[in-house]
This record gives sequence, structure tokens and C-alpha cells, in this order.
Amino acid sequence: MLANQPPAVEILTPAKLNLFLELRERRADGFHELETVMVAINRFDRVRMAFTETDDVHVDCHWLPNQAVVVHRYRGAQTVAALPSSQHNLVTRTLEQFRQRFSIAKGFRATVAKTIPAGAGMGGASSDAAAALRAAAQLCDIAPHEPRLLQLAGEMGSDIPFFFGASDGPMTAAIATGRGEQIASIPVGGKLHFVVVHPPASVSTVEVYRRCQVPPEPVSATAMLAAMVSGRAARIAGQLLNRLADPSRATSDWIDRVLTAIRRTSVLGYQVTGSGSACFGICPNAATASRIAHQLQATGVGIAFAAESVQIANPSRDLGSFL
Ligand SMILES: C[C@](O)(CO)[C@H](O)COP(=O)(O)OP(=O)(O)OC[C@H]1O[C@@H](n2ccc(N)nc2=O)[C@H](O)[C@@H]1O
Ligand SMILES: Nc1ncnc2c1ncn2[C@@H]1O[C@H](COP(=O)(O)OP(=O)(O)OP(=O)(O)O)[C@@H](O)[C@H]1O
Repeated sequence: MLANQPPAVEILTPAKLNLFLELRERRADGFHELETVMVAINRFDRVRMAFTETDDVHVDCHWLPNQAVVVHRYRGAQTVAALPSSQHNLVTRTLEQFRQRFSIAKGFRATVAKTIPAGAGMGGASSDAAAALRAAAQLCDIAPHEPRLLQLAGEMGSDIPFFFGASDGPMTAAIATGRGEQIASIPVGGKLHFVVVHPPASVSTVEVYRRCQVPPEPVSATAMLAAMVSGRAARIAGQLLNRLADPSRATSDWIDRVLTAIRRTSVLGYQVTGSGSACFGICPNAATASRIAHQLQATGVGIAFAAESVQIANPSRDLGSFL
């Protein structure tokens, strides 16, 4: 680090896909007990953080320029999803709570450069918040898996703890229970390949959960876990499930358009991720995923890209000063 410059850290934080999501119970607090199998994929946001001498938090959140993934062209119109201001960003709210809980006097400045589609069920905001907490912990010399940090993560959003990864080694996939905040790493028998499509419409997670129904006999994730261990894409394809898919389809007719387009390709299986609006297909290898992504891009139902499973990387590199 250069002399007289504040320390700063950078984390590349991934998106997720839900390969399995079953609802078990609607709780009195309005949340749902669930069982979901999530996998991290190689679509990243970049979070950079440093201390400031002021006693506040400021977050600059922007799309990375020229990221085709966020620019939709539909019937001549071009749309880029709006991102929240600093005040309304989940990263800001999370860092403010962190400062209070850990009695941190200094403030933070963060820049969040995004490529993860927003409101797409790919966990973008949660991933950013997790990265910000991990970066803040590093700046403040707090252990990355300190229980109070994970507790705060879970309180700020059900999906956030997943993006911390595991304390005992690299993590690519996990089963999440409770309302999604209780994470157990699961082994995956090989790299998984996907094609992901997100239409030019976001879906509200709150709205999808409002419309969902808990089945009388929830399906267990056991068969999916065994399929993940095998690493066989065809076997995993046979176990894809998302109990939020129907309420997501009811929320936006884009979901059916995307699913219909994916069904016409040679993917091994397909599903909605999280509460939507993105959908994915599972493919036998990277070349097939790339070929199908091109094919789907040409259908005009959204932005299509190939992706593969990745490990959630462990703490961040020290940047010296970047701000
Ligand atoms: C759909 C998923 O992305 C699947 O991984 C998650 O379940 C959503 O996680 P998230 O975006 O972090 O959601 P939160 O910010 O915790 O909650 C947003 C809203 O979703 C609903 N919600 C969320 C999680 C859950 N287990 N039950 C719920 O009913 C609640 O109405 C809540 O007010
Ligand atoms: N850092 C952030 N990046 C993107 N969206 C954010 C951020 N902070 C707050 N938001 C708000 O949260 C909403 C949902 O964000 P996100 O992209 O995480 O949705 P999602 O992928 O559907 O999430 P999930 O899969 O966890 O339900 C956005 O529409 C936006 O208004």
C-alpha cells in the first residue's frame, strides 16, 4: 500500500441461479420457510470500498459501460434498468447497520460496478451487500465468518449469506433453508454449464411471494443434492424445480415468452431462477451453452448469455488506494 493513502479493497461478487426452490411453510412474519439449492455463476458485480474520514456511507452504483447484458433493445427502444441511488441502495443500508453494530466511527465510500441484471432473480443486490460486508470486515480487521457479521447479513436479506461462501473452504453451491439465510455448502461433481436469458422486464420478489402457494406436500431437495454430487448435467436437469415459477409467470408475461424460447432449444432442462425474471437452461458443456445463447439472443426475448458455475472467492485483494 502507498504511504498516506487509505486502505481499499475490491471484491468480484457473483450472481446465483436457484436450481431447486421448494416452499415449506408461510410464517407468521410473512416470510416463507423454504429449501433452495443455489449455485454461483460467473457473472460478477465489482465492489470497491475504502474508509472515509466523514461519519457516513456513500455508494456509487452504476452499470459497467458497454455491458450488453444490461442494455435491452426491444422494438426499436433501448432500455437500461434503473439502479437505486445511494440512499436507497441495499449496500448503503447494510453498511450503515454494520457501522452501528460494530461501533465503527469512520465512514465508507463504495463503488458498485454492475453486470448482474437487476430484478432478475440472480441475487444482484444481495451479492453486492455481501461483498460490501466482507470488504468492510476486512478493512476493520473483523474475521470474514464472524457470527455477528453473518447474523447481520441474514437480517438485511435472505439471499445475502449465500454470497459469503463457506468458512471451511471454497464453495460453489449450497442448500439454503430457513427463509434462505441458513447456508450449508454442497459438493458439486464438476463444472456446470448454463444459458441464461433475462427479458426486458424486472419482477418484484415481494409481489411473487405474495402470489405464491405452499404445496400440501413439499418436494424434498434430496434427489437434487445427489444429482449435484454426481455432477451429471442430465441428472441435475431432471431435478430442476422452482415453486415460485408459477407466481412469477403470473406477474410478467415475459417469463412464458422466455421459457417457450428456451424449450425450443436443445437444453437438457430449464427453469426460472428465484422470483424471476431471468430463466436458465442447463447444458452439457460450454460450447453448447455458447451456441444456444447465440440462438436465443436472435429470438428477441431478452439478453442471452452462457455462464458456468464458479467458486465464491475468498476475501478480497488489497488495492492500496483507488478512490
Ligand atoms: C427468491 C429468492 O431470491 C430465492 O433465492 C429469495 O427467496 C429472495 O431473497 P431476497 O431477495 O434476499 O429477499 P428478502 O429481501 O429477504 O425479502 C423480500 C421479500 O420477499 C418475501 N420473502 C423472501 C424470502 C422468503 N424466504 N420468504 C418471503 O416471503 C418477503 O415478502 C420479503 O419481504
Ligand atoms: N446494489 C443494488 N443492485 C441492484 N439493485 C438494487 C441494489 N440495491 C437495491 N436494489 C433494488 O433491489 C431490487 C432487486 O434487486 P436484485 O437485482 O437483487 O433483484 P433480484 O435479482 O430479483 O433479487 P433476488 O434474487 O435476491 O430476489 C432492484 O430492483 C433495486 O431497486
